[in-house]
Amino acid sequence: MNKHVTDLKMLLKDPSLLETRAYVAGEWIEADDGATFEVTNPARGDVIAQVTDLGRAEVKRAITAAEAAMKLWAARTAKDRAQVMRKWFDLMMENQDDLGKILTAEMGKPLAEAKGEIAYGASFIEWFGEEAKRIYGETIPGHMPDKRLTVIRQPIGVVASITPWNFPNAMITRKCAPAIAAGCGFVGRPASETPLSALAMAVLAERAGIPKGLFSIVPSTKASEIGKEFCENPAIRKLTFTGSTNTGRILLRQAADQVLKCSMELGGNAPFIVFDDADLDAAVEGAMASKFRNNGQTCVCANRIYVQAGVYDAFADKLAAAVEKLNVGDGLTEGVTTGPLINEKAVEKVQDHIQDALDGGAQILTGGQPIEGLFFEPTVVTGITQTMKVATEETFGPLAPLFRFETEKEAVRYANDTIFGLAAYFYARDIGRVTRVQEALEYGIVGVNTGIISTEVAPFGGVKQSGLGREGSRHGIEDYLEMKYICLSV
Ligand SMILES: NC(=O)C1=CN([C@@H]2O[C@H](COP(=O)(O)OP(=O)(O)OC[C@H]3O[C@@H](n4cnc5c(N)ncnc54)[C@H](OP(=O)(O)O)[C@@H]3O)[C@@H](O)[C@H]2O)C=CC1
Ligand SMILES: O=C(O)[C@H](O)CS(=O)(=O)O
Repeated sequence: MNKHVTDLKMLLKDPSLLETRAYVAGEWIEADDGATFEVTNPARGDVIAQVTDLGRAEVKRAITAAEAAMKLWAARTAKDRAQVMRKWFDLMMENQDDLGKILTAEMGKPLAEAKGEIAYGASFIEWFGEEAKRIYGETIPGHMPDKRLTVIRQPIGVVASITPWNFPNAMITRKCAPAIAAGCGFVGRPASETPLSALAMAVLAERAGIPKGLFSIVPSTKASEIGKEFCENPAIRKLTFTGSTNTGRILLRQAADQVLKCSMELGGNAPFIVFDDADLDAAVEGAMASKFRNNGQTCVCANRIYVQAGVYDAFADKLAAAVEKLNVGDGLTEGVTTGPLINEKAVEKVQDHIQDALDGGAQILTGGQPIEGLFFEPTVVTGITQTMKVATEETFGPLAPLFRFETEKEAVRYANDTIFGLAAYFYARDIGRVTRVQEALEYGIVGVNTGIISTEVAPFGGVKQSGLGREGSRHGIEDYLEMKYICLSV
């Protein structure tokens, strides 16, 4: 065990949660070839773990085991499945502190945010454990006297999951919870930057009584290879992915060969509109929450901030003052509000967007500089226009670009001028304007006078090139079920 793993284990009440082996077919295994990969702490740059690096052969075994295990799991009553999931939820919450520390160590977000993600992630297990008991069928009045028609809903099959580094717990539970509640087997590949949270989740799944083989976590640096296994293995009937739109396109093309059912939670480019009748202090609070949560590394972060001319200067000054209160540092340090970015590529993307804006005549109001390592000053830039990169590309970092607009129609036109359509936000108090704008915005999620919209009880997902399907809510389980129409002749 290397020094840093020992260091991290020393922070945990239950060091056994820091697992570095893969969880395959109910066993903790090393790779067939013994391969491992390093996991680093983005705040300190040090290696915190060496994790098993699986190949396609081991993933095939996980898929085969899931196919076998799901037969017995789906045959159990919904109430029985729900009770096991409730136990898993309870264990996640009992271990919230340790799971939060592991998450902060591998991903960088401040501990308070990480613990919040654990609660958010666990809420999907709680929610879908309850929804398992509401997978209802239908009876339909027969079309002929001797026909009795029914519809039943059955688990779709083994589910393959690929998830990103920015929410290393919740993005997995948002997929595995409905899958397991529906009676499916599940094989999840976490992002190579952040496998430890997924493996800790598997430790607790085993303790909760999730049957051996039903749920596997397959860490690997061979993302493309594992993705191909998921798309080519006939036992896989569902692929669920959260990540960039570019990778989503690759997976959709690969999934076509087997006509694989896909859920895609992809990139965003969220507009955040402040009208002149907004409560400006509330709008600043909402912008801070939406823009700087997870250091701007979420797909629903405000990516473009449009401010009506009459309140532009006042809003800009208030926002800059709030941004300057952010405390950038190591997420394991008390009081830190803003951690590092995930990697060097992310830092370069923020710098590129800022430089591009400055080259176009924009001005930095606060921040704008890298600090050290992967840390970056929270930044506000004014004078942004629709021709700049930040208007069309997801920054995924602590940059708040302020655009000025004159009319409501102009704001809606700018906001909708993107290939993405995940989340949008606006602040206004005139009821006519609120009604018109919330209906005109082409997004799957609209926050009105709020900057935070994420909850397990509501359908999360985008339109246009932000994805396919919805996660969470009573709708979220549909993608893990197949509908069967039975026509009985009597
Ligand atoms: N919608 C969202 O919540 C997210 C959006 N993004 C957007 O994507 C941009 C890039 O971030 P990044 O993390 O690189 O996102 P990616 O889409 O590249 O990575 C997301 C996941 O997909 C895996 N992956 C990458 N390429 C393939 C492939 N060809 N086949 C199968 N799996 C693959 C990655 O593996 P590995 O990590 O090992 O490379 C990771 O687990 C961000 O700047 C942001 O704009 C990113 C994350 C989340
Ligand atoms: O992918 C993401 O960024 C998350 O879905 C954002 S949220 O669900 O935590 O809002």
